[in-house]
Amino acid sequence: MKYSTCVCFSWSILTVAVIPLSLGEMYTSLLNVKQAISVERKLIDYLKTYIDHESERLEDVKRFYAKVSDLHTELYKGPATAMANPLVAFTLIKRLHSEWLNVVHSNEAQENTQALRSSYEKEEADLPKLEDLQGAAQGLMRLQDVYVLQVASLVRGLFQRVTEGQPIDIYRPAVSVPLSGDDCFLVGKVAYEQHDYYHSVQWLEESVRLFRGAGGEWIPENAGTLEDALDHLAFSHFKTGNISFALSLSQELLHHDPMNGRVLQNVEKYERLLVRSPPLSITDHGLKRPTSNNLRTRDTYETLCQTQGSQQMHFKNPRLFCDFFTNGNPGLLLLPVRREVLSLQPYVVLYHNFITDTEAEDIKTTAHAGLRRSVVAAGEKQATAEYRISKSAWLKDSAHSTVGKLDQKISMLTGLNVKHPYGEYLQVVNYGIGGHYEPHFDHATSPSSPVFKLKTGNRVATFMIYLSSVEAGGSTAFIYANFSIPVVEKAAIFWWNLHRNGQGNEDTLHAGCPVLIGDKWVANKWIHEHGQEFLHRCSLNPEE
Ligand SMILES: O=C(O)CCC(=O)C(=O)O
Ligand SMILES: [Fe+2]
Repeated sequence: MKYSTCVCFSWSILTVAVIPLSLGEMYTSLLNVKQAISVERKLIDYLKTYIDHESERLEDVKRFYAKVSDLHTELYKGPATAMANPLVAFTLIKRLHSEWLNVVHSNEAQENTQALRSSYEKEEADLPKLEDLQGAAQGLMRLQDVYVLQVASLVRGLFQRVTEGQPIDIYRPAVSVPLSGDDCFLVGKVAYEQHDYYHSVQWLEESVRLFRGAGGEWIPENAGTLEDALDHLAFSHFKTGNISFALSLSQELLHHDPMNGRVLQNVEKYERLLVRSPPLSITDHGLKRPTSNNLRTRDTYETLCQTQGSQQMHFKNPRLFCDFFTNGNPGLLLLPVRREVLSLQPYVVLYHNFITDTEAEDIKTTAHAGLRRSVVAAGEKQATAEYRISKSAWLKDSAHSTVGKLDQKISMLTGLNVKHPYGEYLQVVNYGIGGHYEPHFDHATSPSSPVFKLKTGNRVATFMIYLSSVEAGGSTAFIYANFSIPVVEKAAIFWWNLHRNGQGNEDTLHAGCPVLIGDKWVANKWIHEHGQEFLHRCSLNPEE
C-alpha cells in the first residue's frame, strides 16, 4: 500500500491572512475548542438576563392572579351586595374590558424571547457547526477504537478497557462527565449516517438504555427521543444481521407510536425473515469494526499507541545509550544537551529540555493567528484528510526572535544547514479532539510531491519539538521499527528520513497517536538534502 507524505508549503505563509476563527472548523484544534468556552460564558449571561426578565414578568402575572382571585373570594361572599357598590362594579368592568386583555395579550414574553434570540444571533458565527459536532463524535469513536475503550464506561465519564473481564482505568479523570441519552444518540447517529453499524449499535444501545431510564421524558435541549433511538438502533441491528433484536426494538417503538406505518411494515418484514431463517444463536452477530485502507499496519500502530511509549530498553540493546551531547559545538559546551539514542534503525534520538517553557509559549502564541486545518499531499496538491486531524501554522524567523534562536540550536545539534530554503519554515501543530496523524512518511515518495517545490531536494531529516505535555495518548509511533515515544514536554526528536544514498528509509514510517486527554502541540523543522553537501556525507552505495 502507499502512504501519503505530510506535505505542507512553507511558502504559504506569504498568503496567510488573518481569518476570524469562526470560519475555520473548531474540532481540529484544541485551542479553538478552548476558545469556545468564552462563547458559552456569554450565552450563560444572556440566559440569566432572560430568566430574570421572565421571572419578573411571571411575578406580575402571579400578582394579578392573586389580586383577582382574592377579590372573587370576597365577592362570592355576597355578589349582589358587592355589585351594588359602584366602585366594585366599575373595577369589574375595567378588569374585564382591559386588564385581562393586557395580561393575556402582553408582548413582554415575546420581547424577552426576542432579546434572547438576538443576543444568541450575535454569537452565532462563533458557534460550532454541524461539521464540528460530527468531527468531535468521530474523534470519540477513534479514541474508542485505538485505545479499546468500553463505550459503557465512556458514557459514565470513565476511560476504561476490559482486561481479563475487568474494566481497567486507562486514565482516571479528576472530574468525570457522564453522557446523556441524547449525547449517545448523536454519536450513534453520526456512525449510522456513515453506514457504520459497528459503532451505531454500541452508541445507540447506550442511548436507548439512558432514554428508557429517564422514563422517555422530553427535555427542550435534546435533539433525539427514545423513539428516534429505538428506530435507528433497530435498523442498525437489522443491518448487522441481528433480526430478532431489530424486531423486538421495533415492537417497543410501536408501543410508543402505534400508527407508524413504516415501523409496522418493518415488523412484518422482520417476522417473515425470522420465520424463514430462525436465528441460530445471538453470538452469531459478532460486530466487526469497519475495515479501513490501512489494515496492514493498523494493529501494530494501535498497539504502539496503547502502550503509550514503548521504547526498547537500553539494557536490552547496549548500543542504545544516553549522554550529555555538544556535537563538538562550542555553543553547547557550557550547557550540553541530554541525548537519548532511541533507535539505530532508523536512527532516532531524543534531546531532553531542548526548549524552555517561555520559548514554547512564545512559539505557540505566535502561531495562534496562523493556525489552519493541516493538509497532506494528495498527488501534486495538498488536501485535508481524515487521517490527519490538527491545525498548523508556519513561522518564519521574522515571526519571533525565539524562532531564529531555535533554528540556531537545531543547527548546532544536528550540524545541518536549516536556513530557508534548506530547512522549511517552522511548522507548529495543534491537535484537535482525538487528533492524530496516521502512519506516514515525512519525505516525498513520488517525484510529483509538493515537497520538491522548494527545489532543495527531498526532506532528509525531521526535527520535531514537543511544545506541550499531554495527559494521555498522543505518543509518536514508529510502525515498522516497532517502538513509540511518549510526549516528553520540552524535548525534541530527530531522525533521518533518507538513507545516505538518497533513497527514502521505509523504517521511518511513523504516526502521531490520537490524543486521549490533553492539548498536544508539536513543531516540525524539515531539513532538505540541498545545503548539506559538506555537512552530511552522502553515498552512491545502494546499501548505505
Ligand atoms: O505528532 C506527532 O507525534 C507526529 C507528527 C508528525 O509526524 C508530523 O507532523 O509529521
Ligand atoms: Fe511526520
